[in-house]
Amino acid sequence: MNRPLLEVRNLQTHFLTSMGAIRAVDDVSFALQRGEVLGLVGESGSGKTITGYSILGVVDEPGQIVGGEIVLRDAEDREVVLNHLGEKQLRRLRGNRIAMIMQDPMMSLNPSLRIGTQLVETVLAHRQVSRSEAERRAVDVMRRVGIPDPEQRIQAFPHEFSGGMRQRIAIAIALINEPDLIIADEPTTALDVTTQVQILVEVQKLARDTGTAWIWITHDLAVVAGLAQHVAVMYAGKVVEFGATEDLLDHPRHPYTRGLIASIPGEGELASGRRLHQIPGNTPSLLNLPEGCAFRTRCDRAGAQCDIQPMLETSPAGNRALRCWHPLEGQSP
Ligand SMILES: Nc1ncnc2c1ncn2[C@@H]1O[C@H](COP(=O)(O)OP(=O)(O)OP(=O)(O)O)[C@@H](O)[C@H]1O
Repeated sequence: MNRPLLEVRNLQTHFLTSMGAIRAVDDVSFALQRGEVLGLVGESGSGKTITGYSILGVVDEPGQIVGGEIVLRDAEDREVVLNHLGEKQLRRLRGNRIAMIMQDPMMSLNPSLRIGTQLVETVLAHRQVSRSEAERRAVDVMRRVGIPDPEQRIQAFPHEFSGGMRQRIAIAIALINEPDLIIADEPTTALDVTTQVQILVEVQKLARDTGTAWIWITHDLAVVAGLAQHVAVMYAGKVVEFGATEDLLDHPRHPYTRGLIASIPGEGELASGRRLHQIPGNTPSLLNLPEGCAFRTRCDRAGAQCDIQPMLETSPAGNRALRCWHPLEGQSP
């Protein structure tokens, strides 16, 4: 097997506030192969976005990467450690080898510029091609993300598109330079279900066709079920379970993963309006978290040992990882 495109090793990103350190990302590790989609899943505040920002090098003050390594490899297997690069080098990578799609597409679109101009400028900033070649690429990528009539629509401004179409344009801007990696932060969450499903189907196809790897951030396990090959489940700044999507959904071993799965609406709940299972309790404050497993206060399997922080244990084949003293039955990690 090829060495991974991206390896995040023991990443720690903390916000050093006057109240103390907020450990937003605390010992996060995972790997991603070229062309693969990884779902990064967890409740609000679990550290998913800050993990994405850390990879891109855009964590705001007082946030800081205080430990670990983020390794990116190129096609010739050369490594760069992203968190050792300066801002100038990182800027060269962003929009080129790594791109991000935000939940709100207007964060990546300039409201006063035509869509075509924004796409063309993204190409010209990183590729030495003619303007007419950049325009050809712009029309082509618009078509690939499912925007009808791209030759005409390229002249329009962002406000002339619906929310779903704007999000497709944000995806087009991320894709246009054929990056190695796209980090997508809940890009479909604000859209209606039909548009959400259409975009997820398009992205599945794009991921297959382009060789770009994706990290798809979401609080909703159902979103990644048909999209991602692997899933990393985060809780309170830590990855608590990692595995191949089907295996993880069919055989969750962490009680938190089981809780997330139970809160996915099935057809029965949707039809009857029956209340969904909710994980009892609230997510803990990340400010000066006490020692031990952060989920223990909400966990029906917690015991005395859980006062000590469990390590993330990886299976010998490397395809499953788990951070729990009292996991559910299944193959050992
Ligand atoms: N600018 C900031 N200053 C201080 N703390 C911050 C800042 N940004 C994020 N955090 C902390 O980092 C934690 C993780 O935030 P993050 O945005 O990564 O969560 P998330 O899992 O992406 O949640 P959501 O789904 O709500 O976006 C937050 O709970 C918060 O405590």
